[in-house]
Amino acid sequence: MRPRLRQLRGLIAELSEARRVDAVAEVVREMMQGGGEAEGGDSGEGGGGDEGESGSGEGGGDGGDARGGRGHNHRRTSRDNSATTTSTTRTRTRTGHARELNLDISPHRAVSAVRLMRIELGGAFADLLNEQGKGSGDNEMGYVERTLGFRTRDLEDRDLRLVTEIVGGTTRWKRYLDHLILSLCHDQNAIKSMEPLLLQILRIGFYEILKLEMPPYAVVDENVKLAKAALRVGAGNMVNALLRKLLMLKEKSLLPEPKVDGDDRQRARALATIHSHPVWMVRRWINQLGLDEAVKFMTWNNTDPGFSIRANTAKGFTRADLVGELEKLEVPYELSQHLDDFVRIRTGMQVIIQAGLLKKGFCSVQDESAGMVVRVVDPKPGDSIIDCCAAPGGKTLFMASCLNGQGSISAVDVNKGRLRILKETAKLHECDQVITTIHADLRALFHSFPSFISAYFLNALLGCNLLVLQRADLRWNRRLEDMEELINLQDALLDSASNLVKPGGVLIYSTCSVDPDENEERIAAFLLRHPEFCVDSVEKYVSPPFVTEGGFYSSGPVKHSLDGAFAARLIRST
Ligand SMILES: C[S@@+](CC[C@H](N)C(=O)[O-])C[C@H]1O[C@@H](n2cnc3c(N)ncnc32)[C@H](O)[C@@H]1O
Repeated sequence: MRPRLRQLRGLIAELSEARRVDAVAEVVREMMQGGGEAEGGDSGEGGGGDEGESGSGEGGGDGGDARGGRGHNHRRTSRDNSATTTSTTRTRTRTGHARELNLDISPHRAVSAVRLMRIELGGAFADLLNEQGKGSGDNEMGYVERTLGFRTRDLEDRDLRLVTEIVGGTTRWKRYLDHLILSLCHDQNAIKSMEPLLLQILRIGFYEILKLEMPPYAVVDENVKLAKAALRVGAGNMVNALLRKLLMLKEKSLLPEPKVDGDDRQRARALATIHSHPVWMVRRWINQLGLDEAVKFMTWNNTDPGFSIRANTAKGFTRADLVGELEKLEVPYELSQHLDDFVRIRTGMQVIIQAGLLKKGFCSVQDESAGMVVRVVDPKPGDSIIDCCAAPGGKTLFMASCLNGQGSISAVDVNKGRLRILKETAKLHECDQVITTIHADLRALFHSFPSFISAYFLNALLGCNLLVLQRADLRWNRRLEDMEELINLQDALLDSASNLVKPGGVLIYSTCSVDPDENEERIAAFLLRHPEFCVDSVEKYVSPPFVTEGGFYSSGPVKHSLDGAFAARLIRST
């Protein structure tokens, strides 16, 4: 794999770790446009994506009505296409494969529908992040052609902004949108039996009308055209009928909103629909936080996330330098109130990416809540630190920058691919001289570390936390049962990390969660199992609003307008 593609992978992992799906999408696009060629050169896969896609094996038509089953196959037959597409031209790729260009269809809707299908049917991000990177060399318009049976004109920047907005928003609001679609269909099974592409087109139309307030009749026309071209006339008619009905109800303020009444379960169900979250999460949060706070959490989850950016002082690039660059690029920013090296931005991430600031390693996207956890670790020049679940290394790199070239960090992780990203990013950030990566399962780590270690840092986030849910697709991928498994794993990781700590050593346990089950309760259970450890209050390291009664660090969206995070300092006495 060439360095440029590796760099892009690193960026994707960094951004996705920062849980910003929109920025991930930007990097993905760049990867698909530029990086795809590098991938092809190395691996022998097709270069720009067109050739590689021709043998996908997907083909054939779909059912004759709007309920054609739930298969992956959405390509229209040529007979269907000729009935509905007027500006379709045929061109040939370098290898001679015919491709259809449909200029009638708005590119951002076609691309959004295909991305949504890939997210829903699995792996849209996973295949871009996996070790092999299979599929990441494909060109996005190739996916569109494979799925819809035609290409559209290429995306311009404005289209791309719309795609990120629509894909993120539609995914986030899925439960609410589906409730309205179902209500308007008057058929409880409508969504289950609807073909996936038709459902995505309806969700896009509903989202554009309800949340983006786009010109309504253009939304209707454009989505009808897409359904007709990508499916068939009947599907277009269905989109037309439902979107017009929605418009009429919206204009008369008669949208069928769920009523928040009845018993606890019914109220949780209604709130889960109104705020578009899984019911089990809503019930859990209402129990843990109370109704008002739970609603505030969900509201926050549904807002468009901003970004925190850390200037990489390891490369001699200070916050003043970062501010200078942002001013040149005309990206509005605020200085972080909590951390010296950080700034916050609401918009302009794309401009920053295009200017290459991330790719050159001058700065990285990192939430302030994660930065504060590093403050709790308090790394100083000369320290030796073991970072026990390190990859992809956001905190490792920040800790390394605090060491000023003196000291060491052993970065342990079980995931080889993520660890490789850490190593490459460390090089890019010019702090690799203090970082050693160790590929191992912490629970079976046989490695001899130097006799004096300053801190053992265990960042054991694996859980369902409120911040994670701001990334649009994740809330739908979590299950209650996962929580139980996670808690067992977190206990096992804590026990393993504690075995490495020598008397006088400090163990820092951190998560990106605000869930007491993952935080205070894990520490309480650990202290029962390990009376040789005691809590060292974090009050010396972070300001009072972030210090809990138990002496732990905790941040959260409602109280601090920051992502959820937790950290405990534990000192071993004997
Ligand atoms: C949330 S990530 C850590 C984020 C990281 N500290 C940062 O700031 O970028 C959790 C990491 O734990 C790693 N992990 C999970 N189980 C592990 C185990 N048994 N041993 C070592 N690493 C493990 C995962 O591979 C993952 O990279």
